[in-house]
Amino acid sequence: MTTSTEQYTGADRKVAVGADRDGRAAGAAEVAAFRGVSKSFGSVKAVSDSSFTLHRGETVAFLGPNGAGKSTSIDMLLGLKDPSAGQVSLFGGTPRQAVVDGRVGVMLQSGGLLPEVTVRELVTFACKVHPRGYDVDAVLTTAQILDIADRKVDKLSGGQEQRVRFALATAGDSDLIVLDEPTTGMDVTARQAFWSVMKAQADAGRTILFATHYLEEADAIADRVLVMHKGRLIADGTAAEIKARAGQRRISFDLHPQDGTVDTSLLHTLPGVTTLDLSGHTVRISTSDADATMAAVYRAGFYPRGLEVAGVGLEQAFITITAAAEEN
Ligand SMILES: Nc1ncnc2c1ncn2[C@@H]1O[C@H](COP(=O)(O)OP(=O)(O)OP(=O)(O)O)[C@@H](O)[C@H]1O
Repeated sequence: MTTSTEQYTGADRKVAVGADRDGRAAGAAEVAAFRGVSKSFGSVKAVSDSSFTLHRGETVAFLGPNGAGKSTSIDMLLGLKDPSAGQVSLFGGTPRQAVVDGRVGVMLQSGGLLPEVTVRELVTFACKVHPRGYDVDAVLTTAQILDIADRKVDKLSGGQEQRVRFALATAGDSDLIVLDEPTTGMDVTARQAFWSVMKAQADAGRTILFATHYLEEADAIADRVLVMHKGRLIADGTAAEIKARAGQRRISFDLHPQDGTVDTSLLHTLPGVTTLDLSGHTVRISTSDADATMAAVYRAGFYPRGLEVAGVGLEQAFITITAAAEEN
């Protein structure tokens, strides 16, 4: 069996990017706002002129390739870093004030947990310092770490550490929960439990912002998706809108035995194609123009069987719009 996967970067993609969706949840209270925010580290522009608003009750996914500026944006949202230009506000005031007031629950990607203390001691501390802290056992139970409550936090596995961070983020009644790659290292069961708790938090009116590289999570969970690329916000919309915006279709078919006489390298010259995968007799294509691609398939002398044409997933849309941003 031969398998080949290729990325095409043809210039024929039509991707609308850069739409700002401020005001999407008309009437919903504003929770957070970035207004023309930039952040530089020396010559590195980590975030460039970023503007967006988060509203009460929204679950928003922050996507972008490595180094896109997601963590830097989150740090500014939390008042951990000051913008080089522009304004960040949380609940109409400064991020630091919102954090002090216990309005923000945070789960960051990095940062060691205090060593030499037990899980219970750490979570107890978080519940006590939160102005509206929850009952410790309830927090431990929800985060599914009651059974490891007496363990030292520096003796935990990566997935267990993530659950402890999750407990710290949900130790009190916060209005905004910010999660930086929250499910990294979690197994499938922990991940499902995590998102069901988050869904309950969202249903209770909390706003959730999470950065992730798991596009299927963003697709399944987020009401809205923000895509960053090289410091710029290049797309803002529902997962369905972003998929549609990428203008991509997925085509799959099997090559008929009689196609064995046809040079399969012709598949690589089809118009509109952005990715192509040939596994055995099965061809899978992403294309910006399904009609033109299929017309060319027939013209090239193939006899496709079991033809299926469908919209692309968020992952392919993400690849398309970030590749288009790269070209621009
Ligand atoms: N303290 C810093 N000093 C210098 N450069 C920095 C600093 N923090 C971030 N950067 C740079 O800013 C850019 C954005 O980084 P950031 O961590 O925000 O990206 P990210 O989207 O969160 O990436 P990842 O998905 O890899 O976590 C990168 O080029 C990074 O190297």
